[in-house]
Amino acid sequence: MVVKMIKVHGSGNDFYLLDQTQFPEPLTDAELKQLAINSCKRDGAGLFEGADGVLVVDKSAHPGALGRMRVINADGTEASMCGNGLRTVARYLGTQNSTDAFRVQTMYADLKVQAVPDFATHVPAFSVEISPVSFDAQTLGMHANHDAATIINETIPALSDTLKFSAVAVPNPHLIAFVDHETLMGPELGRIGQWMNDGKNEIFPDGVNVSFVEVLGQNSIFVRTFERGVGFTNACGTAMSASSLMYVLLHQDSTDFNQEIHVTNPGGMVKTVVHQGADEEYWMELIGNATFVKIVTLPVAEALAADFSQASVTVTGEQTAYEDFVAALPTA
Ligand SMILES: N[C@@H](CCC[C@H](N)C(=O)O)C(=O)O
Repeated sequence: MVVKMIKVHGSGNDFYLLDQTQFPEPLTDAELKQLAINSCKRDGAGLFEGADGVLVVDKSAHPGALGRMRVINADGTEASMCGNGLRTVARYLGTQNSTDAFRVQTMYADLKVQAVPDFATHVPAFSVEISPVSFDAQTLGMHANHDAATIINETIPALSDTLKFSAVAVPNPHLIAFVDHETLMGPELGRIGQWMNDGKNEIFPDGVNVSFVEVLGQNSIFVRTFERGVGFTNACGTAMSASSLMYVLLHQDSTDFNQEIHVTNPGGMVKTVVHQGADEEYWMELIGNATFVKIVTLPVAEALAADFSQASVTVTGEQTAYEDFVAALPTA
């Protein structure tokens, strides 16, 4: 049996997109985990250049949802949500079903997605809903500051004497600190990210995505993320959405809800809009590229055995257009 996967990315956060409906019987969870671990390895050990994870697309039984997305991190763990990945899944399902606006089932919510004007020639873009939002320590799997119920712009002395963190689930867990440029680029993010995702620490035993955010100007931020189950990434869509939420909540003197925020990251840029609904709940729009880099086919049994020698590839040409788009972005 042959598997076809599409190499995709949003802001350079890259994935193999696997449509389970191509098989007579879907791959089992154990097979999906093995496929992700094998394919995502970097430095020539995985499938081509590897990836940050595998996006598993399947049918949805939910009325109104065109399909279902599951997210398997590079280390084989499953995440509840992936903002950059959802844009590419939205493009995939939208093209298949010839529609521009619909919902996609994810672990905790059926999220609204919509095609938007291309960011540049051959750089298609989508807007996706990021929700539900929670600050609750239990939802976050967080045990910090003597089991505080929430952490919003506070130090966590066990982590750092100086950095102020906010912990927010969107719904995957994020720890966010606003920092200066030196700290953004310095070693603290790696230290804290690795520690909080070592599977042994008592603060986030199930891990957490850690982001440092620099405010570049009004409604303009830069986000660098150490991802749970991945490590340093070019970009994390849910992290950029959670960071935008905290930017709005903590900078009410200079910004507000419903304003477009320009979010730069090591892999490119996205736009976000933070909303507050009628019941006071927060949700975000995440708007960015949904790039299909290449189509890869290989025998399933060999992929599961980490043998990629028979993989064949068809390049789409979109990556060159994306790189031109990024090269033309104004520098901060
Ligand atoms: N890159 C994703 C988030 C993927 C999940 C994350 N690693 C987790 O375990 O929560 C995004 O774009 O949101």
